[in-house]
Amino acid sequence: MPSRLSDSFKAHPVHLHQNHIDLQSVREVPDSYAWPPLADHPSSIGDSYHVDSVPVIDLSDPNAAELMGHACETWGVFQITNHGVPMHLLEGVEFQGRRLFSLPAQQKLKAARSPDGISGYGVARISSFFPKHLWSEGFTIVGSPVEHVRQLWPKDHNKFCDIMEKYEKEMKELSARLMLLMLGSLGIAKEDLKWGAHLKDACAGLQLNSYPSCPDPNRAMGLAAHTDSTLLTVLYQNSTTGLQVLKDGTRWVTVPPLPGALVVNIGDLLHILSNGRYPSILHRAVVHRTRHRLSVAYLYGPPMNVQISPLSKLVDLKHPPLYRPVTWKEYLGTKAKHFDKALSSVRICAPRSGFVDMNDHNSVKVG
Ligand SMILES: O=C(O)CCC(=O)C(=O)O
Ligand SMILES: [Fe+2]
Repeated sequence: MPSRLSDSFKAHPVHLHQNHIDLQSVREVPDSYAWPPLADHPSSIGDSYHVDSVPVIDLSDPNAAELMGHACETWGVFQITNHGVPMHLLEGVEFQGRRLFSLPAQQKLKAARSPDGISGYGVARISSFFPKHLWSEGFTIVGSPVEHVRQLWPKDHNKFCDIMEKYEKEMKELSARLMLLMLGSLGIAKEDLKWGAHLKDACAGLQLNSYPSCPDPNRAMGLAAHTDSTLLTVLYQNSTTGLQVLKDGTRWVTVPPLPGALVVNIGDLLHILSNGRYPSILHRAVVHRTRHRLSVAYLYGPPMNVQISPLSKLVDLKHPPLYRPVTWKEYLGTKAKHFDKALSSVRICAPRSGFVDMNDHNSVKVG
């Protein structure tokens, strides 16, 4: 890799607080963690609310590519089944994640992410954009996690590292396969992409998220609303509800955990590549009163220095390029500075009249 993912974070250090309270043991939400009450929290809306739901696509279905194209255009997110990732591997990743987050706070802090680093334990980087703390903790893996994991389990870091390595390998293959299907549904072949031969050596990271149970879930926020800076993200969530996506810029829809399924969402870079056809979906994670939630996001992006711009096959007089070329490295820097304004800051063309820009989140209250 000519330039590494971690380099783009060195240039944008963030000084985050570490959770100064142990979220697992508090009985009341402290003021510094109290968000305005959430009207769209699953516990406030009940089951009858489900007017429409995130598509579920069986990857062994001969029409999978077509279904995926439709899901990408109308939702920007879908769940997949029959994806080929062994159930025991998903369970192993969940087990190791739980093992890590259930360590005492002082132990976890030994593996804390440094301000200019990307890997390690800590609160979500996006928390610096919000006035209130998030009800979550995370562990980021980019490259080998061994240095950080050794701090947690000096004599026993192999099991964790081996499972995560196997999982990343599976995710890389799956993501390349999903990219091909998604591009195929836009009429794009691998050869149309200058870096098409490198889909499998694209850059990526693994983000483990832990959301402790919360005494007042309507007033806490697990992970505030954001879009991912990726091409696509593949998310494993345990059996506790929490992930919500903003449908049509107007209402939060819960993505229900399905045993063995994985959630796939479009990130900002695939939105740019598709010249705005596939929306990068705004999503957030809410928390539960009695249950601990765990999720593992595989963040898949292109090789660091490849220029990402609207694909020429998707550009014509009627569809001018909406975005200027940008490398992932540069885009991560833009996101670190401008957060939810990052996509509009690389935009060169206003949306067509009558065209609802699902990625204009400026009018949406983020959080
Ligand atoms: O925990 C979840 O469901 C969402 C995680 C997420 O959005 C992320 O890690 O970027
Ligand atoms: Fe995300």
